[in-house]
Amino acid sequence: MTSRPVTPLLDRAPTPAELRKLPESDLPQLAAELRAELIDAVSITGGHLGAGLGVVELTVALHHVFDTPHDRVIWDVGHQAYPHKILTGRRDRIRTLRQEGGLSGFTKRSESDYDPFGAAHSSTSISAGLGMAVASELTGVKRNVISVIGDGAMSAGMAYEAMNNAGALDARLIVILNDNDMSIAPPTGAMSAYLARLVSGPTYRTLRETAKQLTQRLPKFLQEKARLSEEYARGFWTGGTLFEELGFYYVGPIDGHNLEHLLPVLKNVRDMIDGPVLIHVITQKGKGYPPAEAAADKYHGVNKFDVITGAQAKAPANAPGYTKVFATSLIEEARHDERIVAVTAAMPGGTGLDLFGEVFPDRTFDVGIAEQHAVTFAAGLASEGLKPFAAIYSTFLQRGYDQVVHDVSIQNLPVRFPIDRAGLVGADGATHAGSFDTGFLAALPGFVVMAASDEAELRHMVRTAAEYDEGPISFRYPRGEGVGVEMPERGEVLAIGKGRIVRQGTKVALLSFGTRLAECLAAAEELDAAGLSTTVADARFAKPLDEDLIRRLAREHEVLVTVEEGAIGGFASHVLHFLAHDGLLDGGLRVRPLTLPDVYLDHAKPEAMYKRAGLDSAGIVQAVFAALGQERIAAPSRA
Ligand SMILES: Cc1ncc(C[n+]2csc(CCOP(=O)(O)OP(=O)(O)O)c2C)c(N)n1
Ligand SMILES: CC(=O)[C@@H](O)[C@H](O)COP(=O)(O)O
Ligand SMILES: [Mg+2]
Repeated sequence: MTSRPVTPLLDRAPTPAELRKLPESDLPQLAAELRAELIDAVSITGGHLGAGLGVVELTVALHHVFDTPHDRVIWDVGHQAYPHKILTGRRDRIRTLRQEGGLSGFTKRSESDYDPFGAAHSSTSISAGLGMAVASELTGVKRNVISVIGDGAMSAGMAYEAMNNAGALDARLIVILNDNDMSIAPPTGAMSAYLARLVSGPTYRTLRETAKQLTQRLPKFLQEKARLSEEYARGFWTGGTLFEELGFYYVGPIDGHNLEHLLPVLKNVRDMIDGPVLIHVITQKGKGYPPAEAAADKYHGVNKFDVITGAQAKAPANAPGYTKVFATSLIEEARHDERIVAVTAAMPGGTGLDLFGEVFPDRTFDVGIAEQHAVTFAAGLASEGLKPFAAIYSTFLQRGYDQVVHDVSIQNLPVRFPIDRAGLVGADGATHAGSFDTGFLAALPGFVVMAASDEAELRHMVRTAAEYDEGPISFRYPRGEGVGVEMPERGEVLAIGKGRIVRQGTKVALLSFGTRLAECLAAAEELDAAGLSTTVADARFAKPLDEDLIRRLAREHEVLVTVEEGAIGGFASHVLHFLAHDGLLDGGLRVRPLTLPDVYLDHAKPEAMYKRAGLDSAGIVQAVFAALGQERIAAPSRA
């Protein structure tokens, strides 16, 4: 256990108002102390580290130059906002990060006035900032609005929609492009190459550097003239950057770790601009912590770690059990079928497609943070007879839903959707929960929607999806480890629309969709012990439903409970619709649909969240007794 860092300056700056009282000459030391505090805190909590390390100086400069929280600072994604939280009155709680009842791992309006906009899904900051900038003009409440967006987040279409609009509105908006040449993985795409060119043009930089130095040293009334000469210099050497073509005044690239560069530029921009400006800062993800700087992923997401050695408590949980099973199963199927290709939206490690890409580099596509494009790109691949697996987390697939409907489903193109992080994900909280995919996919005509109940079932579903070519098909599985069932060498092809009975009883039927099956089996033991003979079935499909199985369960039992790791409007809704439609509710069958509650659940450990949601074995047992109108009989103590 290392002792807490000694931070005399940071101790004097619990809020930005105090920070702004410090002389600029103190700020490099303050930044060093802030970095030490960040490393120490995250070594205890785990979470996102690399991105925050890269913006320590930028965070100090922003809160020193701008009058926060009156001036708005919006952090894109928000995973880099831990230094921001430490400086904005939350240092005392920073070691509660991502824990039940503790600070969120992203910015959150309800958490602090210094968080003007919630984040976690990327590329929203310019849109939100533009809204605030326009509101400032319309309401006459003058304020600076600063959107800080990373180079990775700049690969998403939404960022361009926002810049396109900002340039047209000529709104007074400051965009800071935090360019560390990293997404979660090394960045992909032409934008990344373009930024690299912008950064590396020596002539351009020297000339611009000179012009900029000139601007900074002149009294204000002369700055405009210098700015024009700088404009000329820039235009002459580059014909304008992409950002200028969109109506932004471009400043940079500047060293995002050098407060002597950051402070004057931010002050100039604060005092000079009257329209949209983009400041291009160059930073290093993982800056100032050698284990992070040396790591391939720059310690993007870490578990608890030893500050001295950087050794993490266990392998970073970004390729949990189900993910590995998916990846190895897909590799197996791709060996048998060369039409199989894989698409990720900037999440190769999280989806396991980095493993697939090692074996099939020419059949793996990382399209950047661009889920909308990923879906329609996959549809294009399928339209020409390939078998695309578009592996996108449940929560991030929400961003490409219209493309799923319009480009895949209506055209009935056989795109395969491996949906990782289905259900509750724990520390990332409500923004990352995979709550809605069953609902929004099973609503689509012709879509095949599956959920794996364990890792063997996942392997079967990968094979089934590989063989199924009649139209779009999805299969969902949770973040984390499997249940340890025996794994088949290769998956079997499942009969589409067929579930399975896992345990036979006579009075109560538990119909599970997904990995709650294990809790259902535990509940069944308890119910049996209380004299309620219980059947457990694994639905496997939310669409098409196994109507014969459901009819049988309804006719042969008094109570039917459905259980799923998803919101209302998913599996249970389809079962209830079928039961009602088939008249199976007319005979007094007692039905209880167990879903996630109709609220956003804050971050905690997944098992605690499922307990709170009533989706653990105790909750299932409770629901059965309630359905029978019986007080729950205290389960006999297990011998
Ligand atoms: C819509 C969406 N897709 C994917 C992600 C997962 N994700 C979180 S951070 C990140 C990389 C962001 O890169 P960048 O903006 O450059 O920030 P950096 O981590 O480099 O500071 C990704 C892909 C996300 N948060 N939102
Ligand atoms: C910030 C972000 O959106 C990603 O880093 C996300 O937290 C990854 O989630 P997993 O850790 O489940 O891969
Ligand atoms: Mg980056």
